[in-house]
Amino acid sequence: MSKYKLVMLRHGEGAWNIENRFCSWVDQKLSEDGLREAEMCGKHLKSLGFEFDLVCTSVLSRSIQTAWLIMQELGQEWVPVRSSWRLNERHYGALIGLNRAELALNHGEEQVKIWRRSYDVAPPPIDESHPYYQEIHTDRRYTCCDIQKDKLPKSESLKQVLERLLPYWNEEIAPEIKKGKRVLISAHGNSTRALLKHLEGISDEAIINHTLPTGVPVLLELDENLRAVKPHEFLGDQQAIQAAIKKVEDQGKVKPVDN
Ligand SMILES: O=C(OP(=O)(O)O)[C@H](O)COP(=O)(O)O
Repeated sequence: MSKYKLVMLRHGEGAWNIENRFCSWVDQKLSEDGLREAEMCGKHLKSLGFEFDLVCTSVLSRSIQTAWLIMQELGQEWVPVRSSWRLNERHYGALIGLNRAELALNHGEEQVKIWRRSYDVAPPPIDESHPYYQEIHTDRRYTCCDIQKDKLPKSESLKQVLERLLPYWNEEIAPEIKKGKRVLISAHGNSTRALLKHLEGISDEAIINHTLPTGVPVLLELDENLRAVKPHEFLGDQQAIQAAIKKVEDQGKVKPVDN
């Protein structure tokens, strides 16, 4: 029986979503469309009467900006916001900054799909010669984490994302939900996939077929043990949502040559 509702989402579109580059731990802001997506998301949640008591975000600006815009539209700016690196996007390692369509051309679409959507394959790790290594790994926000900076990931599979996310879910979010707090999680494509996998019991094989669009709220109904009682529901225009999912999936395909 459904006892609790949880709303999660992947932030609105960021600049590198448009350029089709792996953004991951690079701290890109929302694009103009991304700002609008977050506002629309807030308006939609308001029209459905949602109220929240706690907002959780990653430490990346695009997830925090999205949460603010939603809470502003809801008129609930006063609600506490907690941010943790454990909700960050998956660390895409050496692939960070690379264009997906170019990678598909060089390595094949199947390999790109495995890197993007498989459960236990991690991309090659980032090293100090990578153009975004310094920007990410010397950033002050990662000196305030609950693990030492040199223990932070240098690349992650979805499985590893779930392993670093679960302690935060179990210790910081789940107890609040069980106290009756209504929680909004503003996160990323792959950190949200990892949590959905856990809560819905999606198999290691089936998770490859789950992709999240930007700026669309995902509703989960949970039982007293915080297990999903039914599959998650995307809130909004279902046709538009399916088109947005296909657009994200197609980012990993070779771009047709313009004639
Ligand atoms: O930064 C990213 O995700 P985000 O836009 O959800 O933060 C990743 O680059 C998403 O890439 P993917 O859709 O190939 O997994």
